[in-house]
Amino acid sequence: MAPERSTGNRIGAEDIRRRKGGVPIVCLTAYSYPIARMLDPHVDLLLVGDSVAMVLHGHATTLGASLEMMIAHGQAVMRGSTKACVVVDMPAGSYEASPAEAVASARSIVGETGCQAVKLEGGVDMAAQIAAIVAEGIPVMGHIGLQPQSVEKDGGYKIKGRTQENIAALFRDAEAVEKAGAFSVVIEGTVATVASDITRHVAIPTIGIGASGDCDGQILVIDDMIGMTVDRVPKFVKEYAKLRDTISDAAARYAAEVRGRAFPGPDHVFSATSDKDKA
Ligand SMILES: Nc1nc(=O)c2c([nH]1)NC[C@@H]1CN(c3ccc(C(=O)N[C@@H](CCC(=O)O)C(=O)O)cc3)CN21
Ligand SMILES: CC(C)C(=O)C(=O)O
Ligand SMILES: [Mg+2]
Repeated sequence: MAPERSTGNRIGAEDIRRRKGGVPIVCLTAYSYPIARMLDPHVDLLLVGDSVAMVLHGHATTLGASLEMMIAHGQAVMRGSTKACVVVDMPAGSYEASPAEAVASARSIVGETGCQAVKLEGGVDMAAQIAAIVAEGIPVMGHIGLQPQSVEKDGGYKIKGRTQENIAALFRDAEAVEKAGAFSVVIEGTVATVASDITRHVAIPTIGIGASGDCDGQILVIDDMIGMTVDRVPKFVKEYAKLRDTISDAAARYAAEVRGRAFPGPDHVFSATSDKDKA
């Protein structure tokens, strides 16, 4: 069983499941202790996404994520979170081969981080993996539609739900994930009307990203949401801050003050007499 940390009021996977059709479920990714501290009071769910490989480590795709990387970031986020439901992404190569491999990886993630749930990409093709992990007592979040771990197979990040055949496949995936016992499902990069229809079709909450405002919740990559992403951001992103500019400005002013010997000034050095009075 998952050694779920009993911090009293933490939101669990079953609490998220019960919010189907209610007040939208607020989700963001988080990869670090300070960001978890800042986001935890405001969100229902924090996802330690395998997007960390791209966003923080500079890999070209999420295929650069490893189990060790996910566990290290999961531990950092858990140290900074007391309230949110923390979900950790299962990285590519840690679960697809068999239900036994999926269970071993999920147990490792939950055992080493204390997170509330894991997430994996796939529908009909990964239903056996989801069912096996759930049978171990570990809650699973599904992820259908655009699946970044399939970027090479798909030949890019292609929006889903644009053909009748694909729409039917998306419904089969959503049904399979629900039937396998997932407590919720991310729908990524999917035509809005299709994501809306799937939301009404399944009994578990849908969490949209580049999907529909009708989903039961929304998620964005934190670095995108605060304007920290240095590469092009996807169309579905809204930047609620421009931290790129704030950080560039700070670095430029620091550089100018060091070069001009304006920093450090008297307030930021120690004198023989007054050091113990200073912070
Ligand atoms: N910083 C960041 N934010 C993300 O949300 C994110 C990542 N990275 N990396 C992994 C995936 C990739 N994501 C993406 C990236 C690009 C599009 C995109 O621009 N797609 C084209 C698709 C064209 C089509 O098939 O219609 C588009 O024009 O929207 C979508 C999702 C979302 N994920
Ligand atoms: C954005 C989401 C759903 C994700 O899987 C990630 O950040 O890795
Ligand atoms: Mg992911």
